[in-house]
Amino acid sequence: MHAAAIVAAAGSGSRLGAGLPKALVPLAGRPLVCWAVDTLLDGGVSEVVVVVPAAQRAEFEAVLPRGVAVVDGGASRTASVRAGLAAIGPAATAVLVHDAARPLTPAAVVARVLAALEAGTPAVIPVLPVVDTTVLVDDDGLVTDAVPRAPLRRVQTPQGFDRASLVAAYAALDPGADLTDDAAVVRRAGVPVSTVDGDERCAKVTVAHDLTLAALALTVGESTP
Ligand SMILES: Nc1ccn([C@@H]2O[C@H](COP(=O)(O)OP(=O)(O)OP(=O)(O)O)[C@@H](O)[C@H]2O)c(=O)n1
Ligand SMILES: C[C@](O)(CO)[C@H](O)COP(=O)(O)O
Repeated sequence: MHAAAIVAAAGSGSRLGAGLPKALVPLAGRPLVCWAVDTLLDGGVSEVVVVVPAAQRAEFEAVLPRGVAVVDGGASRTASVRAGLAAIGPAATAVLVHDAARPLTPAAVVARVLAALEAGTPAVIPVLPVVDTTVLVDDDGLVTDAVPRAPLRRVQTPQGFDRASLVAAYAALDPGADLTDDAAVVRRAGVPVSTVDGDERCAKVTVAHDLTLAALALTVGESTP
């Protein structure tokens, strides 16, 4: 199996509010996007396409390793992944889609996703259980119901796909559609999505505290095997 990866790095990071694209924000001196690319290569991916904000393409090219393809992203994550998909070379039979915003993802998670694809799964995502009590609230903030949490899962990346299934699902998707992840894109096309164990270290950097936690994890020597 030849696996390519798309790194979605074209977001602005408005909730982080760092004043530069989130994927360029440094963690221990290295941009988040570089951590994400390294994890994918360490986990067994052979080819990486990084999707970046068009206006900052030069800044990304300056920090990314040679051999990594760089393409301009779109206004939504879905549009950015679509652009990345179009830039993957002909050899790839499987595609992983990963957030640049998950810098400390262990290579073992990448390997679990690749192993599921190797075993013939058309689509696979890493997930974790929900650990908090989960409720529904109305427009006034009043709790209307508690949601049984046993079947709930938090969805992480990298998400893995049989290339033909992912390409067909994106081709069938409305050009303006904006779904929260790629598993939703293939499910809409009728592709079953399997799960493997995620990892707390795959946590997404969304707000400033997440960056603090990631830096702290490195300081105390948490590795990412
Ligand atoms: N138009 C977009 C929007 C998001 N992403 C990427 O999708 C991943 C997950 O998105 P999120 O964490 O929501 O990033 P942002 O959209 O940058 O964050 P915010 O919503 O706070 O602006 C990120 O790696 C981000 O760079 C992308 O490639 N293209
Ligand atoms: C793709 C993702 O990281 C899976 O959890 C997530 O859906 C991205 O969501 P966001 O709304 O772009 O933060």
